[in-house]
Amino acid sequence: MRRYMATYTWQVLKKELGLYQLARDIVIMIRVCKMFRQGLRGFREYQIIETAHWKHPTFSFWDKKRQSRVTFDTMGFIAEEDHFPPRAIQIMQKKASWRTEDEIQAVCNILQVLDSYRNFEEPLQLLLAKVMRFERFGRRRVIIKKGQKSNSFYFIYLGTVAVTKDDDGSSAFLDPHPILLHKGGCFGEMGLLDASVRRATIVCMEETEFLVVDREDFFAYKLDQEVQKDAQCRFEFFRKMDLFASWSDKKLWQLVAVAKIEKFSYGQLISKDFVESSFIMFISKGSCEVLRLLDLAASPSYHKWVWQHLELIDGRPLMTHVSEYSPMERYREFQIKSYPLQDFSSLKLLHLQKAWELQGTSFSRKIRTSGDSLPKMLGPKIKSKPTQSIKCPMINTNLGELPKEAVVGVYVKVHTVEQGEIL
Ligand SMILES: Nc1ncnc2c1ncn2[C@@H]1O[C@@H]2COP(=O)(O)O[C@H]2[C@H]1O
Repeated sequence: MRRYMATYTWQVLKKELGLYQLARDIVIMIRVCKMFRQGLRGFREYQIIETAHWKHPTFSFWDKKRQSRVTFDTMGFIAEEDHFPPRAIQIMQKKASWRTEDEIQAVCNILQVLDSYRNFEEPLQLLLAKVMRFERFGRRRVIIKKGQKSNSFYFIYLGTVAVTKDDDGSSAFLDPHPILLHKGGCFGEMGLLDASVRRATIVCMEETEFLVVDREDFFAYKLDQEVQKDAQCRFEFFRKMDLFASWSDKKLWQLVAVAKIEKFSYGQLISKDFVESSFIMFISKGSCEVLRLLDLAASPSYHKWVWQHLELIDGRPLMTHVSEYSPMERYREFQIKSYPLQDFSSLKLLHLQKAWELQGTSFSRKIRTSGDSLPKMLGPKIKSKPTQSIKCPMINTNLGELPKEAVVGVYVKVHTVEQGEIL
């Protein structure tokens, strides 16, 4: 049927309108098809994001007064936590030229949470909000395949992707420390910038949401110049470093291509364990501290200190006791410890006895502590004391038991890394 139509159309056109008209019609048809394709693109992605687990997105009931059925579609009002808001998805389904100024501004506001987006100047942010489209894909979905033609530039709104050197991204799931990009990151700009094929494969590590800028818009809105500016900054930063003084410009540009700028705010954790990290970090601005976690439970002197102080606790949690230790008491304690030859031990024993007599000390675990285990500073007069039972959750450590609350660690500042230094 289609073949017959085509032949018939061809004959009519040939007879009546001539070849010029035919060519014009074909061009118009191609343009219309392109418009439809673009219009449907957002719709196609919307199919992907429709979550299958909404069992009853609509419910309806019979309204007796009106004598009609009232239907309510919950989907219009549901906003899943952290996900790109449905209202913004609706805007992004529209063609760029159909988006109103208010809609573009609304999208721009929502996207302020993305570091890589916020880095751009405001006019550019608005242009991006005008042309971006939304996509959501599941775990293991390959977004960019190494060696393929570059068509789009991506911002990550939610989720995590991995950068791999293989074709299908499978190595990311085997590698204990894959290169990961998270919310706020962007990728895919390199291939667009120098019109090269993709340098790496990008695969979703979980359900991930993207905002995509296509090649035509990337150049139409001069996004390439912004990205180029960013790359130039990185190049100049590396060029100034002594470490790369002997590197050629060409080699340095290769480093620039794989380096990314990441912003961390004050107090934000950069990495839990740099020994395990597969990154090298260069501090381009600001400074950060390197901290070491000390496990106090592994320290014999801390053990001793805890058990000494535990004797004074009258049934209240350890921390309460410590915080209530008044300056006067601390001073008296200091006196006792500073003058071990003076006999202050009776004072301390008195205090201990009071504490034991209190009903609140209905401890369930029995510990035997002889006079020898008391602080040496209390002097030899303390021979023994009654058996105590301590009721609190205990944890076994290499040095013996400790109350759960007392098994703590402290962060000790080891080093401050300044601008231009390496982590
Ligand atoms: N080592 C890397 N770290 C972070 N991102 C990278 C790394 N290598 C490549 N990329 C990104 O992965 C993208 C793959 O496609 P492009 O080459 O277009 O652009 C690339 C960069 O945006």
